[in-house]
Formats: sequence, structure tokens, C-alpha cells
Amino acid sequence: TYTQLMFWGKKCVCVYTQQKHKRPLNVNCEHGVEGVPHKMSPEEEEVLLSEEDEEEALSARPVQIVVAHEDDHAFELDEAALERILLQEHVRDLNVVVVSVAGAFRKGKSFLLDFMLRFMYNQTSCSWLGGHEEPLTGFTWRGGCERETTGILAWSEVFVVDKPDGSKVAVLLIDTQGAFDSQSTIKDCATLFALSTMTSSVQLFTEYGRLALEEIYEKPFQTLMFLIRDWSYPYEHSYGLEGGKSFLEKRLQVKQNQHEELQNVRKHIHSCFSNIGCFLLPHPGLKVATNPNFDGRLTDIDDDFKTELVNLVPILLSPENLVEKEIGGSKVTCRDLVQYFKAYMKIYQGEELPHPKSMLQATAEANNLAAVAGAKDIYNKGMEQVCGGDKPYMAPDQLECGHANLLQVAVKHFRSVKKMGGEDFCRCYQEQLEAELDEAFTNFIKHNDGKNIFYAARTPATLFAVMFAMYVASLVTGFLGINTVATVCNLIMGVALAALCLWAYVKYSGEFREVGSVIDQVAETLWEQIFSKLFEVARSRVSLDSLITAQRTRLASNNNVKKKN
Ligand SMILES: Nc1nc2c(ncn2[C@@H]2O[C@H](COP(=O)(O)OP(=O)(O)OP(=O)(O)O)[C@@H](O)[C@H]2O)c(=O)[nH]1
Ligand SMILES: [Mg+2]
Repeated sequence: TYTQLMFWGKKCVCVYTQQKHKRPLNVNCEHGVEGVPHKMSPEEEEVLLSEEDEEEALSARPVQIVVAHEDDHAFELDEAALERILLQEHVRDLNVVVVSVAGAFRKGKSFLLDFMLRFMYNQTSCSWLGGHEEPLTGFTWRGGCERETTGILAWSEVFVVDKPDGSKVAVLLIDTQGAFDSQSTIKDCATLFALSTMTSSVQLFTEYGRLALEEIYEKPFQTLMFLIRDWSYPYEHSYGLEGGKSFLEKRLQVKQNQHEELQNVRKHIHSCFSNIGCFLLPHPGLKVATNPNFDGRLTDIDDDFKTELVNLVPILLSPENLVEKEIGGSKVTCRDLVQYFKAYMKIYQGEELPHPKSMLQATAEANNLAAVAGAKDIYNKGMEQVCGGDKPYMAPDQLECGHANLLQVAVKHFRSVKKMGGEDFCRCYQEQLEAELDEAFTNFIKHNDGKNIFYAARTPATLFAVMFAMYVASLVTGFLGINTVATVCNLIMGVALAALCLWAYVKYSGEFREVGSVIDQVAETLWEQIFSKLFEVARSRVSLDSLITAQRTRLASNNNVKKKN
């Protein structure tokens, strides 16, 4: 599932109405309570610091994957951090479930994610909500009216969950910078919404969804869950999923007298998501909202809120409800997700608000790149089996045969993956794949050659052979009295000897490597021009002999048959 949660409160709606072009669904709810500024004493800060240190030491923690640069409103993907999380051996090939929370700032997104973390860590226990006096930790949250989360963070531990159908999926939890704070521009908000959730900036998003639909005829996004907090009308729509459903149905109704823009949003949203839900969550109580010393412990939270939280989190995260993320109708693995992140990030580097079309192109590009990466992986794994580091040297023609087979398998895999962008677009990536595999093959050849002891001994052997040939030639020519030729031969022998000594020194010391490689190159040329040709002649003679013998035996057996007849 690419599950999105969106937060709406009264305050957020006010901000929306001021930005009339970015106006999303007209979801309203009142009593949006803003947290109270929490001024920390130096001692508290110290405690916090030491807690931070402790957290650093623990392996599981929030990791910044998209960094927001305040001065120039730019976002930067920390590729290394993202890869460290998603390319871990045990998850990289699993289909991924991305649960991300986006919405207005200061609405308790990080706070909610921390309860999700508790669920992920204690799924099997019915008391996953935690101890009554236990402070809430995980993604950093706090009270106050200043924003806390910036950029995008992911939980460093990707959870591996067994689904009831026996498959394993990887669950990634993502926290995003809140939108509509006083420092962010509209582009910042749109970028973050689109990046982390690809849903929350409704206009950009629904437009993108429509374009994507033209091409693949399937709903491009999976689950969108509106989470409405501090719901205070349970007598009209009850708390939870049922009440949320009836409320949302009312809000998503298309009416004749509505502005066209509002009508479009409502029409598109249904065609974009396979599953739209809404959950009405009660107010967590005044201690949560106004007490600066509130640390997330359950005793300070209202019972109604806790009851609904226990209903909400499993709806999103229990194994039977986890649906893998799909793009263009095919499931996305953790490895693929890295490509999508990179591709989407690229289009947000420009000055302008990204055009929906470019987002579609980026998806198509990432689709193809992910398929290329998958195919390359199949090829590399296969070649490792054929001629990996622990395998002995193999004959070049056998190696070539292995390469040709695996190339075919890899290309077949690439073609079988469902991709966007059309045939011509895919062909470019197929060509890229083939070129990359050819390059990989050259490396495999070198690696294989390195294992051939004679290959390593080629340079000294060639030099020895030159010396020997020159020695014999100088003896013969000296004997015949052609002294000039004998001297030249002696000279060449001397040069070959000096080259041999120099080569041995370079190999031993690792110094003057350029000189070493020149000697290697000269020796290789000599080898290829003279010695390998000699070998070939010898080999062809051998095969000629064997051909003749085979012919003779065939003739003999023919004669025997004739005799018998
Ligand atoms: N009124 C209300 N407050 C809540 C709710 N959930 C959490 N809070 C409080 O909201 C405050 C902000 O929580 P955060 O999780 O840091 O909020 P955020 O949305 O991540 O904020 P940014 O990272 O700044 O965007 C905290 O004091 C929470 O105790 C809720 O359902 N209703
Ligand atoms: Mg936050």
C-alpha cells in the first residue's frame, strides 16, 4: 500500500482557503487545537541530548532521506542514506509497503507515527499501545507552535512482515515536513507532498493521476486515508472508519452548482485511488494539547482517543491489510523504490512547480530504470554462479556462452516487467541494459583471465621466449659470421632482460605501474601477433589430425557395415 494519511484540522482549512489555487477537498472540522510553546530548561535540553546520543547508538532511528535547505528552498535526496535503508540484503528484493503521513504542520503526524512504530514492534501483543507511563519515542515530536520535522525522514528499520497468503513484504514508515508553515513556499509544500506521498497536493496529484491513467488504465495509487483529528461531532458522524466513510461520501459528492475546479478534484480522486477512506479521531485531551510537560505517556491521553487509535493503526498496518505499492500496475520492491525516489527528486530540482507531465515521465523513467536494475541483478547473480570469485578459470568460449544465455534471460525479464512510457521509450532502456551487460561481461572476462595462471605469466613468458629466440639467433648468426645481426640480437636480448627485471620490480613493489603496464602491453602485442598465432597453427594441426583420424574411423566402420551386408 502506498498508504497516505492526511491531516485536516480547522486551522489547516483556513490556510487552504487563502491559497485558492491549491485548494483541495473541502473537508472541514472544527476545534483544531494548536500545541502550546514548550520552552525547555537547560537541564531538559541536556537530558534530551543524552537521549539523542543514546538513540544514535541504537540502530533503529529516524533517518533524514530528503534534506530541506532553508536558504534557497531546495531539497536534496540523501541517496546514500536511502540506499542504506532500502538496499539492505534482507529487504531489497521484497515488495514494499510505504506508509507515509503528510499534512499540515503541527498536527501530530510524528506523534501518530510513533504509535505506528509501537504497533510494528509489538504486533503480536494485544497491549501494543505500550505501558501507561512510557514516554513516546521514535520520530521526533513535540508541542509548541513552531514546526519540528523538516524534509522527509524514514525509519531506519524496514519491517519484514509475513502476510496471510505466505508472502513477505517490507514495510517502510515515512514522516514528512508539515505543510503551510510560515517558512515554506507553495512549491516546497507541493514538492514534499508529491515526493513523500504523491497524493497530498491534490491539484498536482490528481492531474498526474489522470495522465497516468491514460496510459495504463489502472488506478495509479492505492490507498488514501484522510485522518481527521479532534473530531467533535460524533453525534453526526461517529468516530472511526464508519463515521469517516459517511462523512467523506458527503464531502466528495459532486454537485451541479459547485465550482468546476472542485468538481474536477472530486471526480479525479476516485479514478486515482483504488481505495479511499476516512477516519474520525477524537480529541486526545487537554493534557496532550496544552501541557508543555506532556511526554506522550498513555495516562495523559483520553480514553476515547486511545480506543480509536487501537482501531486505526491495525487498519493501516496489520498483515492482512498491507497491500504492496504498485506503479503502473506492477509491484515495487525496495530496490525499485530507490529509483523512483531518485527520478522524482530530479524533477523537483528546477525553479518551477513540476508539471504533471514531467512527473509522469519521471515515473516512466523510474519504471524502466527499476526494470534495468532488476535485470542487471539477475545477470550478475547468474554470472556469479558461472564464473564468480570462488569458481576456477573457465574457457573463454564457455564463458561467452554463459553470458549469451544470461543476457537473454535478463532482457526477457526486462521485457516482461510492466512499464510505462511506450515501446520506443522502453527500447532505449533495453539498449542501455544491453550495453551495461556487455560492459559487465568485459569485466567478467578480465576477472576470469586473472584466474588463468598462464595469463599472469604471459609477460615474463613472452620476454623469456624473446630472450631465448634472440640468444639462438645471435649464436647462429655469430657462427655464420653475420656479426652485425648477432650484435642486434644480443642487444634485443639485453633489452628483454632489462624489461623483465624492471617488470619483476614493478610487480613486487607496486611502484612505476605505468612502466609495468607499458611492458605488459608490448608483451601482449608480441604474444598476440606471434605466439598465439603459433599456438593456433599448432591447434589447427591437432584438430586436422583428429579430423583425419575421425574420418578414418568412419570409413573403417562403413567398410565393416558393407562387409557385414
Ligand atoms: N489537538 C491534538 N493535538 C495532537 C494530536 N496528536 C498529537 N497532538 C499534539 O500535537 C503536537 C505536535 O505533534 P507532532 O507530532 O510534533 O506534530 P507534527 O505534525 O509532526 O508537526 P511538524 O513536524 O512540525 O509538522 C504535540 O504536542 C502532540 O502532543 C491530536 O490528535 N490532536
Ligand atoms: Mg513532525
